[in-house]
Amino acid sequence: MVEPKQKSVPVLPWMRSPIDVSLFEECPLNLLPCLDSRLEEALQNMGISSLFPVQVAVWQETIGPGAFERDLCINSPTGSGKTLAYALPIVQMLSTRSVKCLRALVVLPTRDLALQVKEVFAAIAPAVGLSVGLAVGQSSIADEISELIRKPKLQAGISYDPEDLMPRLQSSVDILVATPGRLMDHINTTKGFTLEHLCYLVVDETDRLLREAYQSWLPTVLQLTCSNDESLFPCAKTCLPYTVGSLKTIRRYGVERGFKGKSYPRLVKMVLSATLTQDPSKLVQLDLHHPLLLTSGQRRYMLPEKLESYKLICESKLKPLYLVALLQNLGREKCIVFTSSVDSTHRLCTLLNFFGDLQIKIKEYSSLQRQSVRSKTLKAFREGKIQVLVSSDALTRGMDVEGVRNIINYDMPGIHKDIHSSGWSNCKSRPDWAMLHIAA
Ligand SMILES: Nc1ncnc2c1ncn2[C@@H]1O[C@H](COP(=O)(O)OP(=O)(O)OP(=O)(O)O)[C@@H](O)[C@H]1O
Repeated sequence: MVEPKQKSVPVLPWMRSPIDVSLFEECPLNLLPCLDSRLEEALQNMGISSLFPVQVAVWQETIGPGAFERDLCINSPTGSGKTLAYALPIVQMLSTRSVKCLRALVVLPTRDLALQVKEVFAAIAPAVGLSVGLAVGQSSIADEISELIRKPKLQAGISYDPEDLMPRLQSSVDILVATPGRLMDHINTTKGFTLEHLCYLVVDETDRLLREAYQSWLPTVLQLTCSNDESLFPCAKTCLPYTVGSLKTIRRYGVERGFKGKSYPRLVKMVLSATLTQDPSKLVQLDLHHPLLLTSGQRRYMLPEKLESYKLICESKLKPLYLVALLQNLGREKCIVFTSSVDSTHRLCTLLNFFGDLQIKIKEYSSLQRQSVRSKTLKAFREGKIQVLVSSDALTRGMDVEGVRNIINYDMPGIHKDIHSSGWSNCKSRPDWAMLHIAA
């Protein structure tokens, strides 16, 4: 007799009693407590009339009675609406700010995901007078700096000491969406760029960001934001070189263990993933404050209901031919072919394009291409002018492309949970679709 498989119990106690997001229901915007009417209108303009369950659950823990008291770990399937789940409460909280400073930082592992998230913020933040910036290396660093930092207006005829001007440089944005590399460039070299006033840190696609060090961006950000209360942290001043005039940001207060009931200012963190790690050694890096886990049901991996999954086993030398035959069969249905690397992407796409009989437009989507080329390809794919996109799963994981009908894993992702998330995310808006693994 086969023993029933034991359910693994998370090592971390706070992970053992999560909030089950699947118990929440969609909530129409007009019934959402405390929602700013300007944001309600902006959401309606986006075609959104109600919030998804994960968004309602996060709203409850942030704007609702939870009041951002705990750091949130949100483990919810791809396509469940995690972006708006954090964007909306942050924008609502910042809507009452009086001075423009960088208050919220969202970090994502790739430029394309960052662009996608920035679009969501950009659709709601201006409605309450907030500005959103992007630091991803899409444009030159000089252009990016001019977007992010505002120089003081100087009066003609007065000679200024450059040292005096430094503290007067100000952030042009309230919210910044960044990739780790460019974020580190700004931290290390951009004059006037400061995290001193940061109140909210969002780590999206957490697993991936924790898996790779990305120039130690996380310890750097945590160190720079550890506190600005000198009485509790005399060392903080050395970490925080710039101030905006006499403006001092007091972060949300929380009572931390070991502080004998004394409250101390802290940075609010929200970390998100479709496949959140349970590994304590990874999670400890985030330095979470009384974390609260919000998760969708008991299962870590959720498959869309109408997914059909197939496996095609063939000799490795025949893999390209099987793929060609398959694409021919799929006709003009939108399809993404995942490979394991940029080299493999390029080789495969070049090869497929030799098959002129296919009569379908096939393009590569690779990190070796310029962002402008990638954006053009993605636009054409979204519009249906390209039917097949060949890409490494690392690049497209989490991207939202409507109308994709088929996912082909030409190379299997190295980490098995990526098999789920890479494909799922691109088909999330499809009611029925198929995934095929070609294995040699
Ligand atoms: N409340 C809503 N009503 C209607 N559509 C929504 C709502 N929230 C999000 N969406 C749409 O659902 C899709 C998925 O949202 P989103 O990309 O935020 O999911 P996600 O959980 O972040 O996925 P991933 O893990 O891939 O990043 C997007 O096209 C988004 O515009």
